Amino acid sequence: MSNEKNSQRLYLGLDLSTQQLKGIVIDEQLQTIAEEAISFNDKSLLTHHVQPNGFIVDKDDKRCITTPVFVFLEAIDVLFQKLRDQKKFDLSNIVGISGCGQQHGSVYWKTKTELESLKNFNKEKTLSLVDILQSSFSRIDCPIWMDSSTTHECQMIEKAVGNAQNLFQITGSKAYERFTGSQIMKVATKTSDVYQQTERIQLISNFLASILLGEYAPVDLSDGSGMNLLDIRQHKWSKECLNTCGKDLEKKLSEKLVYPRTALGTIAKYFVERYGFNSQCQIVSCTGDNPSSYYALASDPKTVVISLGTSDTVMASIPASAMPKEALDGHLLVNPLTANPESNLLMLLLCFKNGSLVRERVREEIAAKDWQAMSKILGETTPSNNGFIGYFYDDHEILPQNIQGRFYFNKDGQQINDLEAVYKARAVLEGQCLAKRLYLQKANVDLNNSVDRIVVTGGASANTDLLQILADVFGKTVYTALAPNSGALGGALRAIDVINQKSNSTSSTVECLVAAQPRNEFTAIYNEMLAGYAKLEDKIVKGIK
Ligand SMILES: Nc1ncnc2c1ncn2[C@@H]1O[C@H](COP(=O)(O)OP(=O)(O)O)[C@@H](O)[C@H]1O
Ligand SMILES: O=C(CO)[C@@H](O)[C@H](O)COP(=O)(O)O
Repeated sequence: MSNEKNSQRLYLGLDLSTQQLKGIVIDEQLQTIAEEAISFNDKSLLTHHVQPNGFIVDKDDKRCITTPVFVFLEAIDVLFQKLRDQKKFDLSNIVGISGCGQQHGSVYWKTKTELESLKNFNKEKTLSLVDILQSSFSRIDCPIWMDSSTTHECQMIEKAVGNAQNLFQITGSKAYERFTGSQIMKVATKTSDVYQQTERIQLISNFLASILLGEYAPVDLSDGSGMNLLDIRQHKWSKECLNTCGKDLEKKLSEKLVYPRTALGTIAKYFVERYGFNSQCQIVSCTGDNPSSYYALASDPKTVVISLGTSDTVMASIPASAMPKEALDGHLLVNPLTANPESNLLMLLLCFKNGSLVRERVREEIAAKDWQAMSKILGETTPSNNGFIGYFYDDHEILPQNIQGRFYFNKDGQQINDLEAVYKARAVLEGQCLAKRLYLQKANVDLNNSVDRIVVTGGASANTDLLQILADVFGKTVYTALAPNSGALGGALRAIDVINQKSNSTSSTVECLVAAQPRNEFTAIYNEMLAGYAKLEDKIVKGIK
């Protein structure tokens, strides 16, 4: 290893998302040194793999969706092995780690005894995290954000605070099935023995930080905003919501809440012994994947970030003083850009459940073997698709809430049974882009005056057709980030910022490539199409006859 390599100060960002664990290592000049990803369905790497996409859909109740905690643990070990084996850098040069996790998912600890043994690790070096933490959990299957089985619990939470409106005013969201509060209530009521045995409930993000630290890490305020349990303007737990969801819940969640840029301590000895990390390597609090991406890519509050991952999300900043009185279809979170006790800024999050997996399914249905083949098929139609519109809610959708099924319409607004392959290809992409603009509009985000730029990230941001349609639908230039893995990048940047006590290194990292320019004639067509799209969506929600 050269001297230059030895003196490097490096930062690791992690993203424990729906289908994989990703890691990025950057230096102080924000250059990428190494990247790695471990897919939860990779049979060649993981004993605890899950087919086909890394999560389990319950065979009796398809709304119940979980991932075994051992998948996460094994992926962490394998990712570190892979990063070490790449030999691109020395793991002892990593001075800080932070990361993020898919939002809302929850992990149930029975005891912290084995977790804390990671801190003073002096056992067999061949023991893995799964071996060590085998008996640490009161429940192995972690409910994840795709779960939509808690409609009843959602009604109970809204009722307990009066109504959906009141819940929105406290927590920034109406009750949503995937939000952790209703998930915890379900565990507490349906499996009270499991709930009683549970010492600590964590989000995926503070679970990740806990593993790295070898002790329970507190909940992060931006990610904690996705639980229906937090008062997003007071930056405190809402006692009313906690009491509704479970007995002694504050104790099980930890009283302490932290901002996304909080130094938590040094890395557990397990990682020093096993992978050669530096014992002084700092762990910085982890947050949700969406706030983390927003931290990485929003150079200022006038940036809208669109993430095209398993879910599609849209993020924007809203001053707390402008928080709407009427409950939104969407969520308001503690904004990671300005997260501090005086912060007057919230982050709007719109989450569409039917993102990449639907695009993949449609690709298969139209017999396109890859994205290029789909692009070719798209070339056979033109913007607005001869009037054919599609709504692809293969899974219970979030926006609009809890709708499932496919709905196709012709240019006269009549519902039809199916679409020809050429029209289906365009309908899925146009429909998804129109929905994003529609819901931003519904949340009163003024695209003309409050938005300077749109930055797109996530796996599907590699799809230039999708980027072009987004640019045309929004009538704005759409930028892609140089690092598509912006959740992990946000982690590495927070580590840099905290360790070097910088206010925010974001703006220098964006370094965007201009990806797609809007084409005026098509933007005009989409402006018109949006009204029709909204009307038909309304019809679907009300139940078409
Ligand atoms: N060129 C492409 N066009 C469209 N989608 C793509 C392309 N490349 C990757 N994807 C999609 O990206 C998804 C993964 O995105 P990612 O942001 O890594 O997801 P997550 O963080 O939820 O695990 C895959 O499901 C895949 O469908
Ligand atoms: O539920 C939400 C946001 O509210 C999802 O966006 C999850 O945070 C999962 O993210 P991806 O794995 O799809 O990136």
